[in-house]
Amino acid sequence: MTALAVRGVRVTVPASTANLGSGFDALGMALGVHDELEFAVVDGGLEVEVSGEGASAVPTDERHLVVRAFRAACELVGVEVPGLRLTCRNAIPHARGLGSSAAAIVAGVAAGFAFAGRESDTSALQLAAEFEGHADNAAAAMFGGVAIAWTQGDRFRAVRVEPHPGVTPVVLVPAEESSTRTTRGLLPSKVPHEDAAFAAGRSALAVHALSSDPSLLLDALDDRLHEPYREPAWPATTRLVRSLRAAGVAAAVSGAGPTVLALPPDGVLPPRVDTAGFQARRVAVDLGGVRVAPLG
Ligand SMILES: Nc1ncnc2c1ncn2[C@@H]1O[C@H](COP(=O)(O)OP(=O)(O)OP(=O)(O)O)[C@@H](O)[C@H]1O
Ligand SMILES: N[C@@H](CCO)C(=O)O
Repeated sequence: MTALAVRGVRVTVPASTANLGSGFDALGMALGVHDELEFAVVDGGLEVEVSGEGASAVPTDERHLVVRAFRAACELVGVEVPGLRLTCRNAIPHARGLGSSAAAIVAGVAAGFAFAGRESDTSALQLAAEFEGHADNAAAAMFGGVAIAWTQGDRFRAVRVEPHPGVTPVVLVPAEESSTRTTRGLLPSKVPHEDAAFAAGRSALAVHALSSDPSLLLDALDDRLHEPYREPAWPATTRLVRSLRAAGVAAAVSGAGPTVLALPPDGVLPPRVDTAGFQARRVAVDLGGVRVAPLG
């Protein structure tokens, strides 16, 4: 067993938007909306306090996602925590396509690593991605900026790409939720080769557009790989993506939806696009990813 490096940590973890069009399970970008969590070692037991998003819905016992990820991380790095007091102040909306589950997992993993005196690294990403099932959101939440994620056998890998300052996101968040697990169930096991080729070109272009030339974002965010199949789950989201794109605004479904991600120049949407039913919010790109500080 490793000795505890600290007795408590404060963790700040960003939301993220995944896929960015055709980069299904491969591209993510961290966003400037953050959950704040405190992990304090206590003599025994588990105490979980949650405020903000999801407070009335998430369990406050061993089933809590942050607790599960934290415990798995502690086991991996070899630290034993006798008891835990966890405080979560959540700002990331749940089940809206803004990476709330990845943020919760990354926060738990980062805290577990910090208790062993370690920073989040490739083994932390591996654990977080195993929990989430894919690494696009998790890599973005862990390392900030734009993430390119891929798998090598059963290993999850990712690199961080610096976003261009002209990438200015607006998220359009509807009131209703949509579960990622449910809409992954709508995806086919095979797609036409033509659509795969379309996705390869678009997702490669997305990396260039996000890092070097935002004027190419409209083409880059076009998708045939997941959005058409998931449309029955969120028809209003699909309509809004189409209206924005018809008005020349780069837009895609954020993650598994139902939030819409728009990347208009200067973060300003044309007033003629009807966004009724969605709360539009301009957000920064988070550049640093998860942050961990000792509890004072
Ligand atoms: N901060 C959190 N604390 C505890 N559980 C959470 C937290 N955030 C998310 N969850 C759990 O994860 C579920 C949402 O996960 P889901 O993968 O469906 O959506 P998402 O992560 O918000 O969106 P997406 O994966 O499309 O970006 C919530 O309903 C809740 O059960
Ligand atoms: N790539 C994932 C992101 C949401 O978790 C999906 O679209 O299902």
